[in-house]
Order: sequence, then C-alpha cells, then structure tokens
Amino acid sequence: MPKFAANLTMMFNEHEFPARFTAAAKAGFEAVEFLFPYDYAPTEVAQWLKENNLKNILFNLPPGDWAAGERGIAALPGREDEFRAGVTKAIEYALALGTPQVHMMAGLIPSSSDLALYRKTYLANMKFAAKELAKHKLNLLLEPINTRDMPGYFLNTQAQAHELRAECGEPNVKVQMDFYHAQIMEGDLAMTFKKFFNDIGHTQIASVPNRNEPDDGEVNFPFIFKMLDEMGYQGWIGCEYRPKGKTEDGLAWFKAAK
Ligand SMILES: O=C(O)C(=O)[C@@H](O)CO
Ligand SMILES: [Mg+2]
Repeated sequence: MPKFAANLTMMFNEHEFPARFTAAAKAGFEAVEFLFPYDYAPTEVAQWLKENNLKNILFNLPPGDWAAGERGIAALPGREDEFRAGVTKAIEYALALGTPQVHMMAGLIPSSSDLALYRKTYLANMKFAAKELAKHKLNLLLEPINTRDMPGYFLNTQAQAHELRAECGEPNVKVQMDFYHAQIMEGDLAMTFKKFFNDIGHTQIASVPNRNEPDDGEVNFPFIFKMLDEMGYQGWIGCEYRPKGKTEDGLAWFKAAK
C-alpha cells in the first residue's frame, strides 16, 4: 500500500501555511513535506504537526536567496560557509520536527561556467552535509530537476545523481525520484526506478506535462503505484502537484489509491 505525503508548498494553498496541516490531516494524510520551514520557529512547526498527528518526512536545506531566483547553493563555488550554516540550521529543524531526511538543492549554474569546479564543489558539500547529518541518523537527499521548469539547474537526471552519490560514498546519501521531472527528462520510468531502487530514498508525483493531480496526463500512475508496492518500496510518495482547483476536490485519485 503506497504511503502518500501531502506537499504543503503546493497543495492546500487555499489556506495559510499553518492551516494547511489541519487541512491535510482532515483529507486523510498522515504525513507532509514542504520546501522550507524557516519562516517559522521549529517549535511552531512541531506544534502544528503534533496537533494534527502528522509526520514531517522532508524539507530542503536553506536554498540561498529564493526570492532573487536562487535554487540552492550546494554546487556554487564560494558559498561554502553559507552552505555549512544551512546544514546546521536544517539539523536543528529536523530534530525538532522529527524529520528523517533533508534535500540539498544544487543551484543554477551559468552556461559558460567551468562545470568541473561546480561538480567538485557539489561533491565536497555533499560529503560535509552527509557526515553532519549522519551524526543525528539523518539522510541527505539529491533530486534531479527538469531543465524546462528550472533552466540551468545543475542536477537533471537520475543517472547523474546516482553517479555523484556513489562517488561521494556516504551511506546516508539517497536520491529522490520525482516522477514528474524524470518523465520530462528521461522517460522509461519503471526501468529507471528498478535500476536505482536500492538507493532511492524518496519519490514524488504529479501529472505530466501540467504538474496537476496524478490522475491525468502521459504517466500511468496506478501502474507506478502497483510497481512500487511490488518492489517493496518502503519510502513515502510526496504529492508535489498544483491542484487544478480546490485541493480537496481533486483527491479522488488519493482515495482510490490508498
Ligand atoms: O521542484 C521539485 O520537484 C522539488 O522537489 C523542489 O521543490 C525542490 O525540492
Ligand atoms: Mg520534486
């Protein structure tokens, strides 16, 4: 039986962030993920989880200046001190919220840049973060993101992420397979999932190409859910999609899949 987590950055946007926890619990979710908790104190977010009997299963390290267009700093040379401070901050939140894993966004790289330098920076930051997180039994996740939505993003394919993960060599580094991004960049979803199964720490879903409910579009999600069950996937499936209308009105797929 697949375990679905509501993504509170994209879902339940009819409510302010704190009220999304209650809305997700009412809709039947037992877990949530979100991009960033940092606008709120760790104790506040922990309280919203507790009041609604929800687990938090994922959030991201601080991403640099998001409002200015930055999308992570893990691969950016010269930003190492900021990256390390972000790891410390994320650990503080993860411990307060009981979150088992955090995602490290790589960042956008200028087209004319020295790719080797960005790769080296990314690997060194990955090593640092993995070791710090391991002290608290936390996992580090890497997520390939499609270049149509995020032109210039450093990490784009499952194979690239697994190659970097293996090169880093830290056992608590896993890869996130977001089926939306993977379909846009690579296709061959079932075989790719099976190939990398042992090192996939988290999955996410949305219809392709519109990133709405996973009940429409070019990917057959009932088939994917069945495959995950058959493979014995123990992780969560993050519902990282933009509801077409009111979130609750688009949850027939969730009730059918649970
Ligand atoms: O865009 C995605 O897909 C993500 O998961 C981002 O929210 C980065 O975590
Ligand atoms: Mg994603």
